[in-house]
Amino acid sequence: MNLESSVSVPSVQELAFQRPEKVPPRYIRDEDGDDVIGPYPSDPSLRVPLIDMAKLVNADTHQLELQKLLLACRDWGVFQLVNHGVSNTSIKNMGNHVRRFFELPLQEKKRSAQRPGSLEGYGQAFVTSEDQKLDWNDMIFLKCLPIENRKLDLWPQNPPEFRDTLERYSEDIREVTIAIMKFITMSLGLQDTQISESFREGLYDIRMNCYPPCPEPERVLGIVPHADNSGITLLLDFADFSGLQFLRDKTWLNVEPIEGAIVVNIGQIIEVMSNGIYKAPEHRAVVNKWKERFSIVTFCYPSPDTNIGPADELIGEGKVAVYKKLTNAEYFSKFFNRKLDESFLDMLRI
Ligand SMILES: O=C(O)CCC(=O)C(=O)O
Ligand SMILES: [Fe+2]
Repeated sequence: MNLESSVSVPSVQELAFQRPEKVPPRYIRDEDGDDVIGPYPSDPSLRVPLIDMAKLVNADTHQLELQKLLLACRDWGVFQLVNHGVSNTSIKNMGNHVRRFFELPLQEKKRSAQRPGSLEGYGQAFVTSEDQKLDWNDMIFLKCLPIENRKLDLWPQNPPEFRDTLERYSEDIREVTIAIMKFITMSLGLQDTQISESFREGLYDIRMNCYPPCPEPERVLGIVPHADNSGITLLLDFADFSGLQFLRDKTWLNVEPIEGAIVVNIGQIIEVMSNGIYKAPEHRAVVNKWKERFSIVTFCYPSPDTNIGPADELIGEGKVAVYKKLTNAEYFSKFFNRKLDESFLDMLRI
């Protein structure tokens, strides 16, 4: 069994409905953790940077904003993007329909349940053994673009508007991704638009997360620390409290949800393509004692005919390649066949 499939696990929402006083042992992670600074430090150097797409586009403000983008990608690997062009309606509709999906009875949600051998559908990702610790999270994961990748039999038909909304949203996200990737590669000094253009025929996989309230929130994790294996990841956060945290200097820092903003983080593919100049940051989700939280996460990948290695302009003339160059197929085969406790990027390092 490799990491493309998951063993089936109980629904956390169902567990939470029973209002237990204690969390079952399979979810408890009482390890000594790293420090947390919370909730939102007043020191701006401890807050995820804000990038304004309108300022990147405007000739008068472009240079300054591009410099901010460079620092955000280099020092944080994550930023909050505003004025990105995805309408408030598209964002609100997604939030409402995802909430309504998770509010359906379990049997109805299970019509979209993951099938053996695939991560797609309703369930949990990356559970490979019966004794593995579990995340305090239910999710539905759907491949949205290109259209041929859709497994419509797993797409919820309830609420009735779910499919149309997801379809439109995935197209909106593709536009933002191409636009922001253009500026990300520009900030690396790349003249070539090959990388950003490769996201036009790219893959867009969407994971919708539900984090139910938890009686012992400090003893569980909503999502265990990880770096994303995407090109970049675009996340919508529908809570009015923090859940998403990024690791900086051994300290977890909260992302403050900003209504309508998109949290953009660098994934491992762009870490490799930028030859390690931009880093795919470690992040995790924590949960709340009283409130549930929803997030919608799009993993954006360059087109499947793109080789994955440092951009040619970033190596040579004294600049040493840090990562190997692999074909797309080799890259993903290595990713899905690795051991879960192995650092994937270490395997790609020269
Ligand atoms: O829901 C969140 O805030 C984090 C989700 C995440 O990191 C992921 O799905 O990869
Ligand atoms: Fe993630």
